[in-house]
Amino acid sequence: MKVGVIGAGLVGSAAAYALTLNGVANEIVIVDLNPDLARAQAEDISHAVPFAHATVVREGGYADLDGAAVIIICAGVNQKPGETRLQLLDRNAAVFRSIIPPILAAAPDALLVIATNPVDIMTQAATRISGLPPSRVIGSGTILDTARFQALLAEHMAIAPQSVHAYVIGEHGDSEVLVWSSAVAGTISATAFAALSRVPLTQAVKAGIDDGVRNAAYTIIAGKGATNYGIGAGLSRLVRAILRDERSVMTVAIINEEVGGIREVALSLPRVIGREGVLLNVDPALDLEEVEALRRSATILKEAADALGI
Ligand SMILES: NC(=O)C1=CN([C@@H]2O[C@H](COP(=O)(O)OP(=O)(O)OC[C@H]3O[C@@H](n4cnc5c(N)ncnc54)[C@H](O)[C@@H]3O)[C@@H](O)[C@H]2O)C=CC1
Ligand SMILES: CC(=O)C(=O)O
Repeated sequence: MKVGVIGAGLVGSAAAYALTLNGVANEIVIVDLNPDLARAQAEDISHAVPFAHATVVREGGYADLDGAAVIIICAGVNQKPGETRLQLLDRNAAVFRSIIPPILAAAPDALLVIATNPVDIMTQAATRISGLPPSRVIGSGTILDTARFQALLAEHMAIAPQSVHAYVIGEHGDSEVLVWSSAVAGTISATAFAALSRVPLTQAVKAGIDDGVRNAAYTIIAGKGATNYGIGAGLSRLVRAILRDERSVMTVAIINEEVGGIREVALSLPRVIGREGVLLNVDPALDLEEVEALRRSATILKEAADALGI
C-alpha cells in the first residue's frame, strides 16, 4: 500500500522511518515545500530498507500521491521552547488551506492522518477544508499522551507498558485529561495493582505522573528543540491499524457530534480504527472530575476553532 507523508521535517521523517522499519507500507512518498529536504530524507531512509522490509521510499510532488491509501500530514511549524500548541494555529491553518486541495486532487480516496499541531483543531480544519466525513480525517490526537501515560504508570509499577490500559482523552495539549478512574494493569485496576506491588498511587505519585505526561513536550523541546521519535512510532502504529483493518482501540481525534454539551468539536476519545478509518467511538466511563475536565477541554478547543472560523 502507498502512504504519503506531507512534511519532511523531524516528525515526517520519523514517521517515514518507523513505517519503513515496521514494514507497514510498500511505498512511501515524501512531499515537502523543500524538495531537496524531502529527497535527502527519502534517500537516507531508503538506506534502512536492506535492514528492514521491502519498501520504496521516495520524494515526490502531489501528483505522486495518486492511489495512496493514507496521507500523513505533518507539514507546518512546530513549537519553539515555551510556546504552546495553540499558538501555532494561524500559521498552520494557512499551510493546510494550501496543501489539502492538491492532496485530494491526487488521492481522493485516501484517509487523512493529521499530526500538525494544534492537532485537534488542525483535524477540524482538515475535515472542513476537505469535505470528507469525520471518520476519514483522523488526528493523532492523544495517542502520544496515552503512550506517555502508559509508560510512566508501567515504570512506576515495574511492569511492561503493554500490560497497562490507561488512556488520555480530550485536547492533545495543556487541558488533556488523564483517565485515572478506569486505568487497568493486567486484569485489575491500576490502583489495586500498585497497592499489591507496594507502590501505591498516592496523590503525590499521581501528580508526578500527570506532570510527566502533560509537560513531556515542553521538557523535550527545551532539551532537543522538538519531539519526533514517539510521534513517529505512534503514526506508524496508527497507519498499521488502518491498513491492516486491525480494529485496534486508539485515542485519536475526530470531529465529535457532541462532547459534554459542546457540539462539533474535535478531540480525542478511544475509538476503533480500521480500513475505513474510525469505525466506532468508545465513550469511556469517567468519574465526575474527569467529566468536568473533558468538558473544559472541549470548551477550550471549541473556542479556538470558532476563532479560526471553522
Ligand atoms: N501530534 C503530535 O503528537 C505531534 C505533532 N507535532 C507537530 O508536527 C508538526 C511538524 O513538526 P516538525 O516535523 O518538528 O517540524 P519541522 O519544521 O521539522 O518540519 C515541518 C516541515 O513542514 C514543511 N512545510 C511547511 N509548510 C509546508 C507546505 N505548505 N507544504 C509542504 N511542506 C511544508 C517544512 O518545509 C518542514 O520541512 C508541528 O506542527 C509540530 O508541532 C510534533 C510532535 C508531536
Ligand atoms: C510536540 C507535541 O505535540 C508533543 O510532543 O506532544
